Amino acid sequence: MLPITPVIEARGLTKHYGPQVVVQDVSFALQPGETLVLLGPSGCGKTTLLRMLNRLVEPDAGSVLVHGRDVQAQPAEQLRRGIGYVIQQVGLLPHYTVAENVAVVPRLLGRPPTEVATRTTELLTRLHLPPERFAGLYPHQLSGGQQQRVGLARALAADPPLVLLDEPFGALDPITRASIRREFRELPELQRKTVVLVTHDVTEAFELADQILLLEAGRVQQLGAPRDLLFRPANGFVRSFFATERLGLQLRTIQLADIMTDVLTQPTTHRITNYKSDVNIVSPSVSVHSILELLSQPSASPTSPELSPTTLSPGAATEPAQWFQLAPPTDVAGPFLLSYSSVMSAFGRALHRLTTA
Ligand SMILES: Nc1ncnc2c1ncn2[C@@H]1O[C@H](COP(=O)(O)OP(=O)(O)OP(=O)(O)O)[C@@H](O)[C@H]1O
Repeated sequence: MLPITPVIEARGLTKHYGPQVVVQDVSFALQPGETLVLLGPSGCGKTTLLRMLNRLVEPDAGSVLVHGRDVQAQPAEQLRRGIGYVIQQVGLLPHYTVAENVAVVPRLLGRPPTEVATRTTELLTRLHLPPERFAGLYPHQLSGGQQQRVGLARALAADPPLVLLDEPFGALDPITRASIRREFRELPELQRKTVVLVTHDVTEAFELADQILLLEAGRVQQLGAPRDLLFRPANGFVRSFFATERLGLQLRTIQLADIMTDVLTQPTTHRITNYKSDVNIVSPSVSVHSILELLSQPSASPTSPELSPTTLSPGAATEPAQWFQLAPPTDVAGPFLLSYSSVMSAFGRALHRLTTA
């Protein structure tokens, strides 16, 4: 198979401000559709690294290739029109309406007005900003969360294959932040895109990243999949960076596929073949955290034409439990009834396996 040219590749990027090394010899490559999260403590160089990717900051050494082409080979303005970008402070143009803000880049690119209007309407709708209500408003008439969504719509308006996001949910309270992050993750628009995202929020990093690049004082401490950083930390800094949120991250990282064998041997796990009522169809890659969230929804009711709650073991009948079916392709017969305790004890076993491997 021919190797695929990365959508973006950084090679040995280095930046100094005076005597201070802000970014030191950073390299990575991203395939189409991958999300890289730049993570690290305040001042570690995340924003500087991100801004070198679209030439808002010029590196002292190293290079950036977009679709295999050195970014120095084209004018910076032209490069930036082809890359979506959301800055930390959103940066909407105050005298432009929401619709005008979203349309800025497609207009600069000379797209036909009807196409721009259709695209703006489509994006605002998808980002839960009904155009009939929001298109004509000005940025100061919006909440922080609404402004951030407009910023995201603007970055996506010209449908760039590559998007750079600097703390895109930074100005929000934790609850709004979590819900916007969920919408963001599920946006079909973004699933096709290659994304580089800056955050200092580890939960956010674990929810969104295919790869995490953890920086400290401008140096890469580890680059890898979230589960590698969690279960195979490269050094003491990586280990201690995740220490306080370890359990939450483990719940987000360990997937149903990891606990399936353990779950199926639990005494409170039941399987039947001709179940007829509601079943949650889930992917094997769904996290234990998401399964537990589903189990804590009030609708959880283990009913079945052939297996009533009273015929289940006492534990399963009295605690939250729901029927799950794995999305195809799968060789696991189902549906099966999962209870809180069956999931948690299988999670404990998987955790033991992964941490002692
Ligand atoms: N234009 C500049 N001139 C001088 N020093 C700078 C400049 N830009 C950034 N720095 C310094 O470089 C270091 C890294 O800054 P950067 O904004 O990249 O960090 P960060 O990890 O994004 O921080 P935060 O999470 O707080 O936004 C900081 O010490 C900062 O003071």
